[in-house]
Amino acid sequence: MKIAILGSGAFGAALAAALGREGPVVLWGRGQAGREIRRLPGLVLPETVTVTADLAETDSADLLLLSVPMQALGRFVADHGARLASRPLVACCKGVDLTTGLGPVEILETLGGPAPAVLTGPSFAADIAIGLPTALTLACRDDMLGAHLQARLSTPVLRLYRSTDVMGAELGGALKNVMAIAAGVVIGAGLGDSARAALMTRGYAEMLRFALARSARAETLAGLSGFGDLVLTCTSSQSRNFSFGLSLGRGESFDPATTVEGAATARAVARIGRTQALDLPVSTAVAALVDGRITVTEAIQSLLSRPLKQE
Ligand SMILES: NC(=O)C1=CN([C@@H]2O[C@H](COP(=O)(O)OP(=O)(O)OC[C@H]3O[C@@H](n4cnc5c(N)ncnc54)[C@H](OP(=O)(O)O)[C@@H]3O)[C@@H](O)[C@H]2O)C=CC1
Ligand SMILES: O=C(CO)COP(=O)(O)O
Repeated sequence: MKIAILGSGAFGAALAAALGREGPVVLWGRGQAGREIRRLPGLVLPETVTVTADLAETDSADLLLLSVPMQALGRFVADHGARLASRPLVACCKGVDLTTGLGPVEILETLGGPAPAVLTGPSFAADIAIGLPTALTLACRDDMLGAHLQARLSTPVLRLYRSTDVMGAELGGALKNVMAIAAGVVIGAGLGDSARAALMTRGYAEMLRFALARSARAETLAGLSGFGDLVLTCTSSQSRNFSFGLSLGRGESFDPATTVEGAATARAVARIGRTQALDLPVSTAVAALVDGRITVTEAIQSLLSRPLKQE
């Protein structure tokens, strides 16, 4: 039985490399020509990985991993839902859909098939691709299916921890990208490591506030998909979200073709925060900054001038 991965960007290809070391995998990408992975140059995929631009070649798989960017997932599911619906689906994207305010699992749930799962947590594609040890969260509301997926997708170096808290796992991965942009701005603007630690800590409090308002569990946010990924993404220049923030903070341009999930997610989260009267100062500042409504100086000022409060 085969696994198919839909989306041959950096993460989809890295997962294909990792899972392909254990068995057959089909990697589908739109416009994918040959075995060269444009978003992960130099990656040599195992021979067990079939690379294709023909979605029909994924029909023989009994498990589908969706690794297209978050803002493309809704359209992708609308276009190809009939082909996907009957098989277990694992979302491998991080974010909140700007149009609907939904997370990846809620979008996949509209297909009405087996309970969809989300695979998320601290993991750079480049690390997974070369087989470095990585630990991730696999969250599925159906724990029996979750246990099956956990066993199926774990490898000797890819350790999956299981959860039924889909909302918590999704939101940890979505919100940490917003905080990573903010952390990048802090460093890019020369505010220093102490300010970044403060931003990460208060950013985590904001992640928790938002997630608890959506019935997530606090311990999920404290795990790999929340705290773990926040630490990774806010402290490494390998992160695209952090690098984007760094450019904003330095007043430099950034390649618009780069996937920066935190930008749209900040907008979506800030909008939800407004309608639900949630206090989300960092997400609101990041949303305003990426929209060009405020400057870096104004964003920093908006956070530093807030009333003093209890921790
Ligand atoms: N890279 C990483 O280290 C990690 C990424 N993730 C998550 O994985 C998800 C995918 O990111 P990643 O692989 O890094 O992104 P990349 O930018 O590397 O690749 C995105 C891929 O998606 C394709 N794509 C874009 N829009 C569509 C569409 N409408 N239909 C089909 N394919 C589409 C792109 O094709 P094209 O090139 O033609 O535009 C490209 O192949 C994100 O949510 C990200 O947060 C999670 C963990 C780690
Ligand atoms: O999600 C990631 C690491 O866990 C990848 O982060 P970036 O999308 O910021 O590169």
